[in-house]
Amino acid sequence: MTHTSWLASITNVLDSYSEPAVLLDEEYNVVATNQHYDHRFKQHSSKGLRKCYEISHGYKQPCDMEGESCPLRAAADSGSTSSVLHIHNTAQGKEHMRIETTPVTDEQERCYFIEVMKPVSEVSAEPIANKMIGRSPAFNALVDRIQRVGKTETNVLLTGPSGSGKELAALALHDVSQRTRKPFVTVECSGLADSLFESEMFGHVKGAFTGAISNRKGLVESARGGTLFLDEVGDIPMHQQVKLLRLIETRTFRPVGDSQAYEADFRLICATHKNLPAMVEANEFREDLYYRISTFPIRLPSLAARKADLPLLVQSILLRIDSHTPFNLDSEAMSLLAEQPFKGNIRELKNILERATVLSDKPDITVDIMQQALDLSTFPEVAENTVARGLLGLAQAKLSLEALEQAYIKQLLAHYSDKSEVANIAGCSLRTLYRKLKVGND
Ligand SMILES: Nc1ncnc2c1ncn2[C@@H]1O[C@H](COP(=O)(O)OP(=O)(O)OP(=O)(O)O)[C@@H](O)[C@H]1O
Repeated sequence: MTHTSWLASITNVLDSYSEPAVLLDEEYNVVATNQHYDHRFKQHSSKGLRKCYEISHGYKQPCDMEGESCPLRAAADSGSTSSVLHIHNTAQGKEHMRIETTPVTDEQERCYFIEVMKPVSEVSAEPIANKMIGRSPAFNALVDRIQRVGKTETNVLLTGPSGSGKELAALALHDVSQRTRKPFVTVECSGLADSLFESEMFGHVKGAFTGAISNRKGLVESARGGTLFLDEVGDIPMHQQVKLLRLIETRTFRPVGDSQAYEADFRLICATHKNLPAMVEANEFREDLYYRISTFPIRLPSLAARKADLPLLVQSILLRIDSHTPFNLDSEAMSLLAEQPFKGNIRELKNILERATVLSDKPDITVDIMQQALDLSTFPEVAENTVARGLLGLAQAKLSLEALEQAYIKQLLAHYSDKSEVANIAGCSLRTLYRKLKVGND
């Protein structure tokens, strides 16, 4: 076989893929492409770039020298297929791609690589979509896990702080799975009344109890063929946990009042912001249930651990608030926002931005507006942060506590005309307020 006919046969292989695919040599040069690749990377290849890392990332050197894993290097080292998740610059913007790189040899035993790029549509690296957004390494590691385990039937336990995106991650797991066209059923475990647990979960037959006027399907049946998502699973009371355990172990359930058991068919995803191992230690959560539901645990990163995603998330949230005339943070407002600890994570970020858009008369949100939006925060940490910043100036002015109290009362009076309201905010009676004012004026 000549090299030309070998290349022709490899090009046929590339054309058989329904995703972008290329042939690379050991020097990272793109040697052959299929039409999906040409379409997705047309802007870049039209600039005459040849190296895969230049085209996909705009790098001047291979990915592993830029702090990322290089699938070509890994495939060369192991001699077998290597798979990684990367963000590529494509004609559509930045896109998450699952890269699968397989070594092949030509007629003279020289090494080449077939690289197939599968776009990951469940998440987005651009602010447009109403899905999980991010580009940071912590986010990409999360997407990689979701991609890998999503395709299986393995039970997944999503942990991580409140507002970090556990429910969105559960939806992404469902979207990746074979069950994507079937129902995704969420069970809010914290909202399930104790007495209704069984009938909500497993359904009931007519006459099973007072008020059961007809047969009713439970959530397990509603999830048939799809995904059952138990949100806040740590809130299920101990005596109900055994019923859940039985369902997971036997894969059968019996509606209340029914003598027959039915086969269940769902993929289980659970989520909690609680520390389940600690609850197991404290005898508040069954150990056997914990091991059943946590076959594959995924910890969602806090927003603080993925601060690099902040500008992208801000853009995306502001676009969702108003897509016609999107709001925009000026650089000072963005810097102030970036200083926040975000204990409430992305949910808190959304609230702050929503408040800022309500307070702003113009599409450009200034640092003053951002400060006001932060001052209205219901998260104590943010309020403390704001107070701490204000106190710093006062400390530098070396104010006594008494002078500080007087200054604070005067500020309150300047902002609120109603003295009863001022007393309320200051946490004292109206009489005490008048007394303090008198002392200040003496
Ligand atoms: N990666 C993300 N990109 C864009 N929006 C996100 C992302 N992750 C979370 N959000 C948004 O943040 C909010 C909180 O997310 P979600 O409800 O999934 O968090 P949670 O971890 O389940 O919270 P809780 O523990 O309080 O139930 C939602 O409005 C969600 O749309």
